[in-house]
Amino acid sequence: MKIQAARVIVTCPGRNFVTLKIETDQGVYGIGDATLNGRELSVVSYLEDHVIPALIGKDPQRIEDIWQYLYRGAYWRRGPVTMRAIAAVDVALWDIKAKMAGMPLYQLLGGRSRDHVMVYGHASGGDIAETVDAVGQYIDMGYKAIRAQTGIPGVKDAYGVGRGKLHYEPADAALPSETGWNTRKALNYVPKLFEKLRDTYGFDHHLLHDGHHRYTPQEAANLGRMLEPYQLFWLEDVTPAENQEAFKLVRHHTVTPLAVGEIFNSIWDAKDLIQNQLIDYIRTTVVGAGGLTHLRRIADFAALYQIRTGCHGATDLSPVTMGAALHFDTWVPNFGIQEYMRHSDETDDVFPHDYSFADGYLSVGDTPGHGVDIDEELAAKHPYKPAYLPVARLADGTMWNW
Ligand SMILES: O=C(O)[C@@H](O)[C@@H](O)[C@H](O)[C@H](O)CO
Ligand SMILES: [Mg+2]
Repeated sequence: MKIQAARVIVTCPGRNFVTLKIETDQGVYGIGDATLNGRELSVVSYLEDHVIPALIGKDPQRIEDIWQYLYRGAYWRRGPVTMRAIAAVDVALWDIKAKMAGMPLYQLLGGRSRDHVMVYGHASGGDIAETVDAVGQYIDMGYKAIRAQTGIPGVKDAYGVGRGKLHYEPADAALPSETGWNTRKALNYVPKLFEKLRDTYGFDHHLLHDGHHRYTPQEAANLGRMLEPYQLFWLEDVTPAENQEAFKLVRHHTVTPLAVGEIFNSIWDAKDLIQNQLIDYIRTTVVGAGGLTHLRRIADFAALYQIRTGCHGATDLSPVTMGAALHFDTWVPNFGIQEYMRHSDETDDVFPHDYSFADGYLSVGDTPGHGVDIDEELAAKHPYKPAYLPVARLADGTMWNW
């Protein structure tokens, strides 16, 4: 069996997606996601100029060998661009293998570990009152777990406040929008949100919050402590994680569970956090870290330390990543939760898929492969549109972490 052709499809049904399609000499094809929000075309070039020429003629059944070839063979290891390109190839090859076997992908990974996958949705509002209402709407839709983010009075466009009801889409302009940040105001306001949420809805639902890399380790520890009475499912990205040791201080001072990893691209970004048990959930997902082949190594390593998975699932990860992640979630023994930011109808039309939501859970279907396809004709009607993530500045103009 041979890879006969491979091509990259760029489409913007409301937001940009980069998709790799690999075709074999046996008529079976596979699809992989290669989207890197705000830097999409760099992965297109990596695939078209450097990866696809080396794939033609290779045996698509040799998933592991091709992974090693692309990882070791580049010499320049890791990084978001390289690892997303590898992920796209890897997921397309798993798709092909599962289609050839006539099985849904989770069967090849080891079969079902659960009936369905608990997801969390994104509730947000301009202030506490609006956010409390938004959480109520998610509860009414059946969600068991809800992330709550609020606008902060006096802070311009604080992180995580959606523009639509169900969609939160931060990549909003052809050049980065400028937003504001104020840690003092956030530390004063965010705990009040969770106090109000628990007063209003009780303690039956899981609540989550994303710090989006804004706090120093000491401030993060303080926030974690203040949130303890409200029993969060997790506090995410509460401080930047380039320095994995930074989490020691946070961990030492709070029992609020910690999640991190959506911007990690290999096990090396998480190794110290995992083996020192500094986190509770690892957020890395399929497209972020070299595909299923690498992600399951991270998950197995995390399992040794009772750390569970919580795959990133924002709208910048295409339905192809969502489909592959759901097969992974259906199998992985140390599953924690799956993020589920709903795609727009336009996006769902371009990527027909067989996963579905009911009562707070997502379930995969039994279509052979990962169950997500791309309608190329429709995709061609939505040309690429430059869109960047915002940047953030403090009140005095200092650049901060968005
Ligand atoms: O937890 C999350 O989903 C976020 O942190 C994302 O919204 C993140 O900002 C985007 O994926 C960036 O592309
Ligand atoms: Mg996040």
